[in-house]
Amino acid sequence: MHDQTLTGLAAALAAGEFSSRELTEHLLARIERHDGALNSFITVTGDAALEAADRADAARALGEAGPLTGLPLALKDIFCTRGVKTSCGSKMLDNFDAPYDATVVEKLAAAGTLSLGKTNMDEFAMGSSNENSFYGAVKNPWDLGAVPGGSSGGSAAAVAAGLVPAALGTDTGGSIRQPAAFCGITGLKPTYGRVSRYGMIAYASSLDQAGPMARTAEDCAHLLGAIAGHDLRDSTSVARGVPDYTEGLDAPLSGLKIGLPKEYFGDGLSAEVESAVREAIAVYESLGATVREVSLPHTHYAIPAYYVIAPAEASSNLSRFDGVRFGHRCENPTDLIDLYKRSRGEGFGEEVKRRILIGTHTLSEGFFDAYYKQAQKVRRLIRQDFLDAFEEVDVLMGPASPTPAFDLGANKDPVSMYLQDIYTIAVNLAGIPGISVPAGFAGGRPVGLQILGTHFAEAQLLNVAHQFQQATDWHLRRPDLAEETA
Ligand SMILES: NC(=O)C[C@H](N)C(=O)O
Repeated sequence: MHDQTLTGLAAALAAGEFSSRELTEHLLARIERHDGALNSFITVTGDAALEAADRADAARALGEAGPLTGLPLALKDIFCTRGVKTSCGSKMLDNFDAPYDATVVEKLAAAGTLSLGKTNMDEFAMGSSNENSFYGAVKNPWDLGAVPGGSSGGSAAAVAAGLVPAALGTDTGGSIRQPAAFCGITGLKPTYGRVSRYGMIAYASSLDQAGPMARTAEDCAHLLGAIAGHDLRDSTSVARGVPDYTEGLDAPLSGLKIGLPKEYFGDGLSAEVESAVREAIAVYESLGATVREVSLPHTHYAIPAYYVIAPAEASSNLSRFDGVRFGHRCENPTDLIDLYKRSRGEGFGEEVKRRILIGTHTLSEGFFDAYYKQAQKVRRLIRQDFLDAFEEVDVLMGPASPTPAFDLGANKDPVSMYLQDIYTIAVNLAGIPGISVPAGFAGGRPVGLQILGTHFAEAQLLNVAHQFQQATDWHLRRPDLAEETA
């Protein structure tokens, strides 16, 4: 059961091959057996999952099942879940049971899915390796000595290991696409505004976006259809109809114009990753697509601009965690200032503190014009680069990350960690959608092909990704989980 795609499981449930309860019990047993080594879950909600599975089975018996009824999923621990710990990977929220469900959580439940629990993540989604979690690092199921990527590393590892068929992640600068690439699964970051951010703990509000992580593009299409749409509770969600993302998956690709940004194939790209990506592009040529080089001339400025804008927004968003309104409170404060200082000092980890300091600095008087305002201007140029490229081609392709998953502990210096985000970050600054699909291996670790489209081109990206998955079998490969965890 655990090797099947979400779509395959939906068909098996509909055909009565097994019940949602049997599937849920099977996956909970796998989590029990393997997650000690992987650490991909912060909270497992087994009892609630089984109750929901029973409700789904009962609905099916009454002929009331929809396409997603009874399917188990996992949720990154950034999504508020009523009555269930919502920690955001932080000691600050270790004692926080959310009082309400995020819109996406509500929507997935309304579609009949059930949650097995909350997945591990870099604290407040700040990181590219999942090593910044208060709950410890997550391990890559392909190699327990490697990171799973971040910040949605728990979701990626859980799907890759077959603990759950799909999960939700969030992507502020690559947090869905890079862990999907590192773990050999498919991950889609939708257009900014496509999915409601209500109830998703804010990191950088102008960049954050939730999206599906699953084995296949087809599975992502089902999930995106369930979570997308306008929400009156999020003013940045866009009032635009949600198409059936599965409808166009089979459209042929002949005549598709692919652009390869030359800046995505330069210095720092691992030779093995490059050759896997070029082979994937050759597959597209064999499917009738044409390929040409394009330029995104401001790519070079994306990391500095992002690491000004994201910390600036984070410093503001995280001010609510002060031990009074939200979060960890220190013992025996002597006065209010002492309470703030020690609660925040004890509750936040090192990387989060670093970003709050950077953010407050770049927003402070005298520095605002030099950093924040400049970064916003650069952001505009980066967006224009993409819009210009999409005048010439339909989609852009390149690597999701310059290297395959690196070893745990290998990127201790924060700047070297930030540089990992070189191919993913500009996409968030521009607000466009992107997907990473499995496209081979480098040194035994998965490689992700990143496909980018213009605003609201999710259906096209899913079609382009799905056709690749019809022609290749990288997405069907599974890691061999070690015997001691098997
Ligand atoms: N949240 C993300 O998308 C990850 C990015 N590496 C960051 O640390 O900001």
